[in-house]
Amino acid sequence: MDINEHEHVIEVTDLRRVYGGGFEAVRGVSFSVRRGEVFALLGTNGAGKTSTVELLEGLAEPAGGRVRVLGHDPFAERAAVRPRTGVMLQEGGFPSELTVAETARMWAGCVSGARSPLEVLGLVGLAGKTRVRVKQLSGGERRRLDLALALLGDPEVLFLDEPTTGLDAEGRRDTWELVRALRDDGTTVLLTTHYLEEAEDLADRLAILHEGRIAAAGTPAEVTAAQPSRITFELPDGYFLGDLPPLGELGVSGHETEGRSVRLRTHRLQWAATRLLVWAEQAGVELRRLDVRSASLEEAFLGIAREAAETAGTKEYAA
Ligand SMILES: Nc1ncnc2c1ncn2[C@@H]1O[C@H](COP(=O)(O)OP(=O)(O)OP(=O)(O)O)[C@@H](O)[C@H]1O
Repeated sequence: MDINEHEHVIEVTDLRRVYGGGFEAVRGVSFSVRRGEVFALLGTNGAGKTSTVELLEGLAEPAGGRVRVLGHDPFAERAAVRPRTGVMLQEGGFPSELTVAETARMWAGCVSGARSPLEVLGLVGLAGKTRVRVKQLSGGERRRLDLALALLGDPEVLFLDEPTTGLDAEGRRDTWELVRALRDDGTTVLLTTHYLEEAEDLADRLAILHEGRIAAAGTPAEVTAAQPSRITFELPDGYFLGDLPPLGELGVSGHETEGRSVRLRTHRLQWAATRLLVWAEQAGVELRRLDVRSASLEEAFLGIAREAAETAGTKEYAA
């Protein structure tokens, strides 16, 4: 596939979704996805991930804002967009009495220029299950069948809503490999996930949603870089926090202690760790259970969710 990496295949501007009863699930979301990128939408339960993805899939009309997929409005111009996209919903609904092969053949009949059903079943590791009835598949196997069906039309853009939920560790890794191979072939992938490791491993860029708004966005490295790294250790008996060099000099922006355990937060990890170790060496102190680590996406996610909840609490209090 000829890839123009600068082309924005998905463009979302100030998107809003309001459900009956007036609940605003998506409150002004903007982002874009370039051709050949894997973009992950993360967020706590009810953050608005599925509500957003459904608007991109053209399943509903936005209450406000604008969506463009491959240059078209996916709701108003469904006929232009749908054949070029693959969709894996959070819950696929198949007739449970059909076999895996029958399901894939039936689906292929609805897709123009469909790939061979057996080929896509092979891609997702279901080649050995073609004669099994859908109702007999495990939850993870059903997710794989969902993915196979989304791939039948050889889509330019793939929407995957929690593609690895219910998969065991090996199945999850296999799916990641498949998504990477699709990306390398030029497919643009937008996925939602609750697995932060999945987003860290797979996504070129991501956005963290909280209560219908984007709380953070960027590459996984950019999103984690905004969070402080941490150093934890235990001080030996007879030593206290006040015995350490002044925390400001160590570049420490925050700290907690519990008994002998100390946790320091810093945006200057190498600087702080070096000064701390030099002090310990010179003072002849052994820092037990020493652990020095950069922020992970999980910490960033939890930090952002905590911050957003505190801000909401402050607002409620102020109101
Ligand atoms: N049809 C509906 N009518 C009213 N409210 C809805 C409807 N569908 C979703 N919601 C609400 O909109 C909010 C966002 O839901 P959504 O399913 O988009 O979240 P999500 O981020 O995908 O969550 P999860 O991770 O749990 O799948 C939730 O508060 C949900 O209860």
